[in-house]
Amino acid sequence: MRLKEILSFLPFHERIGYEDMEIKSIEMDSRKVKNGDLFVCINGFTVDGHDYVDEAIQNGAICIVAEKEITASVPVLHVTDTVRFLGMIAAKFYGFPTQHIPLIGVTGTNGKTTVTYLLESIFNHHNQKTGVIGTIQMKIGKDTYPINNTTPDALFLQKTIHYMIEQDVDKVIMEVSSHALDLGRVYGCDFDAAVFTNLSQDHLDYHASMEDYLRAKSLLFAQLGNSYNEKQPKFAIINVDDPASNLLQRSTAQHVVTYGCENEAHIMARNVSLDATGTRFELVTPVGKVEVNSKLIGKFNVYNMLAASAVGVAFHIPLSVIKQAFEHITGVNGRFQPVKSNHNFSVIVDYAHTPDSLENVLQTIKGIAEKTIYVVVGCGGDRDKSKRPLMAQIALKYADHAIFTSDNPRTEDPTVILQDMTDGLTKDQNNYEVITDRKKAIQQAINLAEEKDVILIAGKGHETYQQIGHKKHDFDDRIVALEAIEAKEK
Ligand SMILES: CC(=O)N[C@H]1[C@@H](OP(=O)(O)OP(=O)(O)OC[C@H]2O[C@@H](n3ccc(=O)[nH]c3=O)[C@H](O)[C@@H]2O)O[C@H](CO)[C@@H](O)[C@@H]1O[C@H](C)C(=O)N[C@@H](C)C(=O)N[C@H](CCC(=O)O)C(=O)O
Ligand SMILES: Nc1ncnc2c1ncn2[C@@H]1O[C@H](COP(=O)(O)OP(=O)(O)OP(=O)(O)O)[C@@H](O)[C@H]1O
Ligand SMILES: N[C@H](CCC[C@H](N)C(=O)O)C(=O)O
Ligand SMILES: [Mg+2]
Repeated sequence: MRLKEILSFLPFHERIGYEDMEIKSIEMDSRKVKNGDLFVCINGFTVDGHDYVDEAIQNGAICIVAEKEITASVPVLHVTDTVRFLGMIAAKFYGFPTQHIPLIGVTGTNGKTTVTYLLESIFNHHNQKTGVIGTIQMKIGKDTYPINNTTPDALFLQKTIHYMIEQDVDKVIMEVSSHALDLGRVYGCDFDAAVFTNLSQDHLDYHASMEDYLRAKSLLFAQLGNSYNEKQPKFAIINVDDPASNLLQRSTAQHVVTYGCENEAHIMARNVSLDATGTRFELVTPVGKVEVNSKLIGKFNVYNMLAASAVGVAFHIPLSVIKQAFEHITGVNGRFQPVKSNHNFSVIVDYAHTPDSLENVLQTIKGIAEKTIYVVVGCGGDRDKSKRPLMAQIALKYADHAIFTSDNPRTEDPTVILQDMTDGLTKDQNNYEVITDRKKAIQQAINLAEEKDVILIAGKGHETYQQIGHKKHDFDDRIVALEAIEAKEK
């Protein structure tokens, strides 16, 4: 595409005199640049893309976009904000893909991944092909692709959604993290539905306060825009049982669809019954009612199903299909996932890595456990330090015995993270031990467990690595647990 065409909808850009040049592709990483590409310099947290201009040119860049004063041997287009500019030109270069396909964004502290997979199931049961972008992976139909971030950067998103359209995807469902909203990764995304799950403490390493965190989440609802399309209305889907719902409702000009179990809402669950085999409830909606009998465990999953139902109803999916979709799903990878073998105690692997999710999962286990509850849990390094003591308190409140261990220590000293977790505990709170090595911690829990006990291994869920320093080592809680069970049984 010619540079002038890429820039055609940006009236205030600088004129550089080379607008006729043909741009093969846009890149924001000098290492990916090929002959004929445009390189956009992004000033990151680790390095500054402006320092990689020479490498980009060596690799074939024929034009540079910069927000700092730079000189280069190829034409340079100076803009005030390269992140914003990247979102715009990436959308233009890939033909504004999100204007041509329904896009559903899911935000909130917990439940995003689960809701996206419930939505995938709903649309697939309605014979629609889906694209899913989120924490575990990217999926196009049944094909899976690894990705680095829950919500990738704007360039990746525009390119990927363009590709999804080529692959005949009918609906795109993506998790939208607060980082992504704050860092402009979803600039250029035209959402048709924005879903809010809940808000609780996380990411206070990144956001200055809970207000700032909520403000970031609210951007998704503001980004639904002000224009109305009679044929394709836009929806803000909001959990009214969460105190943050008020501000989020006020952040959008579009239809608000509410859901909840406590407060009056458009989509509600009535007669909820929870046990160790799943959840049953009556799904009440403006278009009718249906009994749902799901294998997903815990009240929080009722909320996740309500959020997904609200989207389904907004997109005119029959309740019978929604019911079928929910009853088909046996679980989401790494979320309340049982480790299966012939042992006489239960082992559950779960991705709870926030105080609220840990509390929800332990509360659920408390409601169904017959005997002793063990929890193996840690906190990630280079992440919100203030959640560490809270998670330790929650572990001890619900479990009979906690084993505090490492999650992904990243560049922090694991013993310091564990110290942060246990520092505030009183002398009476002694139902725990600290085993820094996660493998040994899991082995210890399994060796202690007796018939009918439950072990929760929390924090890493689907992850198949443990990051120590900058290196990712193979590590899968489910495999480690299974090996420990086999060793115990010998
Ligand atoms: C803090 C943060 O969000 N960092 C993200 C950021 O990295 P960064 O700012 O360090 O990037 P950088 O390495 O400084 O590079 C700056 C620029 O120089 C370029 N570069 C770099 C090196 C080089 O040789 N040549 C070159 O051109 C890079 O391509 C980039 O354009 O930009 C990268 C590319 O988009 C992201 O992958 C990276 O996410 C990191 C891995 C991360 O861990 N982020 C977490 C905090 C995050 O975003 N998490 C949320 C989920 C949270 C949740 O809800 O649980 C998520 O959406 O993933
Ligand atoms: N609606 C919910 N409310 C509270 N906790 C939940 C909810 N849904 C799931 N959880 C808990 O949170 C964990 C993470 O769930 P999920 O992966 O669906 O959330 P997420 O928002 O995608 O998380 P992340 O921000 O890490 O991507 C689950 O393993 C479970 O323990
Ligand atoms: N998206 C979250 C995942 C945390 C998972 C947990 N295992 C950890 O490493 O802290 C984050 O990057 O903060
Ligand atoms: Mg997720």
